[in-house]
Amino acid sequence: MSATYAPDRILLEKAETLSEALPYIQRYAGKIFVVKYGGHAMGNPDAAQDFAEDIVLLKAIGIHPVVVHGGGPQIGKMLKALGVESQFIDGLRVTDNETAKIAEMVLSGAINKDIVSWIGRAGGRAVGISGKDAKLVEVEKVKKTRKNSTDGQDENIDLGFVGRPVSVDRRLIDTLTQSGMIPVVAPIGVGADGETYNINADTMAGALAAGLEAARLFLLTDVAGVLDADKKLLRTLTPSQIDSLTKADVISGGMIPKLETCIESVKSGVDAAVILDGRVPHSILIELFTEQGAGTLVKLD
Ligand SMILES: Nc1ncnc2c1ncn2[C@@H]1O[C@H](COP(=O)(O)OP(=O)(O)O)[C@@H](O)[C@H]1O
Ligand SMILES: CC(=O)N[C@@H](CCC(=O)OP(=O)(O)O)C(=O)O
Repeated sequence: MSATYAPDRILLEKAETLSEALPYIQRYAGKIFVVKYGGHAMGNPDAAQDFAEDIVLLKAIGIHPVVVHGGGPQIGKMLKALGVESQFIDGLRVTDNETAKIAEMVLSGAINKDIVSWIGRAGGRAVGISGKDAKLVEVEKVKKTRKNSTDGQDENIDLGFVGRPVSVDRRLIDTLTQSGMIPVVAPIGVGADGETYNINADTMAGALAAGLEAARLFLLTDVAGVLDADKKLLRTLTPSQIDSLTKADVISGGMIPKLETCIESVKSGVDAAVILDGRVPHSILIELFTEQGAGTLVKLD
């Protein structure tokens, strides 16, 4: 009598997890995913290596990940060390000439190359670029106004070299992704005047997701997702729900530009935009390949 092979429970669960992922793998093959890795999320080296492994896994199963990174806290630290004052208006760093140079140095020089190394260590081939390379992202200067407290008139606020993406030339990204490379993009752009502009990294990721007709936009941050007034994770949100939660002050600070980016990208054709916890190991894989998902999914009303 021949013995029947009985795999142990853990092996069986692993096989079932892989099998559960099959329809998702088939659905996403050949699609572009833009993944934004925030400066707060990159603090933990183990989580950073897990993040890099997830990106390499996506590439290995035929998805084309494009990484956009932040680095706000790291820029802040460098400015402080150099004795340069810095302030934010509506979540955007006021960026004079000197600040723009330091931001570019920290983003393109240090952080970008760290991420390229992590992906390399995980077995992938990453290429570090910024929006300046091959004129990937052209910007115009952000214009902001606010009401003058004495006469109530609108007055202009000058944020300096802060850019708003106005066009994406996808040829460099397509060349890299089609040759098996993983682009890692720093949120720096070029103006029509040839000047260097600092771009909020969420905004940069949203502009790339729209310009590259991405299937998914993932914004990795340092919270579980969007939380309600009782600090419970909200699994899905629509633009009208976001509007009422913002008016009620439940959504505030850095979460506002993040959600605006999600709304704009789903309106412009990205299938889904998700806010994920970058501190949780493999949050990208949990979101993509399991039915319960992770984080907060933004979809149209
Ligand atoms: N309703 C909310 N749910 C979760 N986080 C929120 C909410 N409202 C405001 N936030 C804040 O938004 C922050 C994330 O934005 P930000 O600090 O800009 O992240 P990152 O550096 O990753 O881009 C959270 O750490 C949290 O303090
Ligand atoms: C114009 C502007 O504010 N640019 C941001 C760019 C980095 C960023 O957005 O990084 P996080 O995603 O880690 O916050 C800054 O200078 O901090």
